[in-house]
Amino acid sequence: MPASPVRVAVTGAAGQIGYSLLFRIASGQLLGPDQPVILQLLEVTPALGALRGVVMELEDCAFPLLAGVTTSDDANVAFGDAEIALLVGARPRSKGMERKDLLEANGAIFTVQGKALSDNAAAGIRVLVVGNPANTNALIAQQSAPNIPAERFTAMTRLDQNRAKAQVAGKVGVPVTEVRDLAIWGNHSATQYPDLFHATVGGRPAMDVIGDRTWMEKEFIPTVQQRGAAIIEARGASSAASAASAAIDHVHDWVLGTGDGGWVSMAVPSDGSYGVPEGLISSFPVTCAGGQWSIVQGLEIDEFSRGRIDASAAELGEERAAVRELGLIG
Ligand SMILES: NC(=O)C1=CN([C@@H]2O[C@H](COP(=O)(O)OP(=O)(O)OC[C@H]3O[C@@H](n4cnc5c(N)ncnc54)[C@H](O)[C@@H]3O)[C@@H](O)[C@H]2O)C=CC1
Ligand SMILES: O=C([O-])CC(=O)C(=O)O
Repeated sequence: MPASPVRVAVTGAAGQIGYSLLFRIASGQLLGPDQPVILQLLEVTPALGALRGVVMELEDCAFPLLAGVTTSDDANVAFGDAEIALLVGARPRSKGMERKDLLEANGAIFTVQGKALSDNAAAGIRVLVVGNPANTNALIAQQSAPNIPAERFTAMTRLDQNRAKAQVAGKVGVPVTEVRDLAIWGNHSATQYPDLFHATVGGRPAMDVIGDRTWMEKEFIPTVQQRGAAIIEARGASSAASAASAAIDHVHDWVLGTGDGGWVSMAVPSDGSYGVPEGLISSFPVTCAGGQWSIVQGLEIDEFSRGRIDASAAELGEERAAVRELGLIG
């Protein structure tokens, strides 16, 4: 018997990321080739016309797994009985803006959506926040959702991980599949720390294979940290297809498990692991099984990594204080 469809809510569905994401969800890349889905799409009222066009295109793909599509400008409707929510809708950063500038502009969206999820989503709801500043938006939504377990709110740093893997693979001339256990720590921002000290390339310590600490410090880390800005500079718009791809990877692995694929990076509520203050939604290396994530424990953190992880956690702490001051969280 075919599985019953899973309701997947997507906000900002008529936006750039939405335009890549929806087709991949509907084709089975999010939840696997045997799992039908119903897409529940949320947009602001003025974008509903454009969203109608996207829905027409979804219909025209005749995806066998797409069991239905609904659209709404009301979060209470869009999140009804949803088991997965991808919170993409937010104002993107434009040239010269830092993510902090977006806190106020986008924060208010996530109080409303957190409450709507809490009131309307299915008991098993899992939430990925993509809209920036993603970590702190996830915190705001979580704090506005008293009926949802805190650990169901996550934010996306998988794009950073994928970018970092691609940089390493390119540097040493191996396929990306050879690069494993590459963790992103902290905030999805310019303070994030892509950590090569625990990564492996072809089963060997990545730093031994790369053999160039200066490259790691002076090229690799800044390139990954600034990749979003570099794409905005080059494209005149922020990353969209790669962000959608990373969102698929994040939810796929969370729901279906990381198996023997090694660690992945997810921003999850800190339990104080590695000295990251409890409650901050910070990126860690995690593994997933049975629909649950767990932070990889017992890693040795040297002084270099310590400083980087602390700096990004400090930025997250400042963002939390700022949204508290704005009254967006208690
Ligand atoms: N975490 C990550 O790695 C990444 C995050 N992003 C972020 O993702 C977000 C979306 O990016 P794009 O799709 O390129 O932007 P976009 O501007 O093309 O689309 C955003 C859509 O969200 C909609 N929207 C705005 N407020 C909404 C609300 N309250 N409810 C529902 N929909 C709403 C807009 O109407 C628009 O259609 C931005 O915040 C961007 O910075 C982008 C790339 C990577
Ligand atoms: O940098 C931005 O504003 C968009 C983004 O989050 C990314 O590409 O990583």
